[in-house]
Amino acid sequence: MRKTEKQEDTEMLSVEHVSKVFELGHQREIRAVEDLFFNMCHGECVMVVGESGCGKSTLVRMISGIEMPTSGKILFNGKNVPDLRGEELRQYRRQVQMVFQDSAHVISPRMTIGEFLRELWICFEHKSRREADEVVRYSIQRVGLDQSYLKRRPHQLSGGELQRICVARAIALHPQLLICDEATSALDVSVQKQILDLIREHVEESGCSVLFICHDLALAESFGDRIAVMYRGRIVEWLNGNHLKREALHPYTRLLLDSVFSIHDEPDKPIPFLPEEGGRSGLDQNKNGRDGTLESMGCAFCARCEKADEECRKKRPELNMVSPGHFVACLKIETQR
Ligand SMILES: Nc1ncnc2c1ncn2[C@@H]1O[C@H](COP(=O)(O)OP(=O)(O)OP(=O)(O)O)[C@@H](O)[C@H]1O
Repeated sequence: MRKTEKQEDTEMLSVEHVSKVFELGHQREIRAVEDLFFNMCHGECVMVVGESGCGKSTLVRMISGIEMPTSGKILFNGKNVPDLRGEELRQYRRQVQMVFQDSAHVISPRMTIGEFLRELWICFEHKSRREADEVVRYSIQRVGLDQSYLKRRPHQLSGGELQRICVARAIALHPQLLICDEATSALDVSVQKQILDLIREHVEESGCSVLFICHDLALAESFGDRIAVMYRGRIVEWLNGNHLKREALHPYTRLLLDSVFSIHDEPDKPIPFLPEEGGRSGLDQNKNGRDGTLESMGCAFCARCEKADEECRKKRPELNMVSPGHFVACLKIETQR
């Protein structure tokens, strides 16, 4: 998705020094997100990729206000999200909508689809039931389903149809930011395309921004204006949308790309070796056993990296610019510091 020329590069979201630590009890903790920086402009589509457990969902749950950061700021149009209260918080919830992977769990099994969609209008727009029903009829038509679906309950719909309903609800109030947390991962490719087309169509009409989490690198490359690659709670590389395969430099991004199977691959194509670290990707740490500062931990990827040396084990790399729009956190890559 590419921004239209009309859309200016004004910053909408800025995540600054954000960390999230989950206390597990018995003095154990997980640092799901670590001193992370992230930004998005109005009308932009940003894709976040990275292996399971690297903190993608935690990041978007903090952005949407579901989870509070342990430290740092999340600024949406200049206001810190964790500080929002009352009407400002209500407006924020309206402006930032989410679509999750598992829509079956989002809709109460007792509700009809009509009730699920209507609730939004009554809650945010104070519409009467009759007025709400009118807009709901439009919403469902917009995502290509007929009126008969409004009387059904969630178990009477397929996964793809349910996901259309969730998209219909998420875009109904024209949010400024639509967050999709693996919204298409559980769907077969044809339904996946329908949902992506729906989102794309809405973005083109409304100019809303999209923050999309996925594991699919080809999707990230084709759909995003920018791509953030996350590893162990941090962003290790930022790239412009269609430059992923061609220009990725971080050893972790390259490893991810090499791990992708293609239909053209030989059946006995070797899978790149991904040596594991201790604990949950090394993030599950014992408070007493941890050896102090972040700097002393060095690069988070060094235990799995072929290029790592003593410097990598000692010094944590910051994101530095390689070329306009391309930033890498790796000490072994020459950047414009
Ligand atoms: N509420 C919680 N309490 C304790 N630990 C949590 C909580 N939420 C997430 N975590 C842990 O934080 C880490 C990051 O989880 P997160 O769901 O953000 O990863 P992810 O990158 O979205 O993974 P996936 O792609 O598999 O969804 C994981 O180790 C997870 O177990």
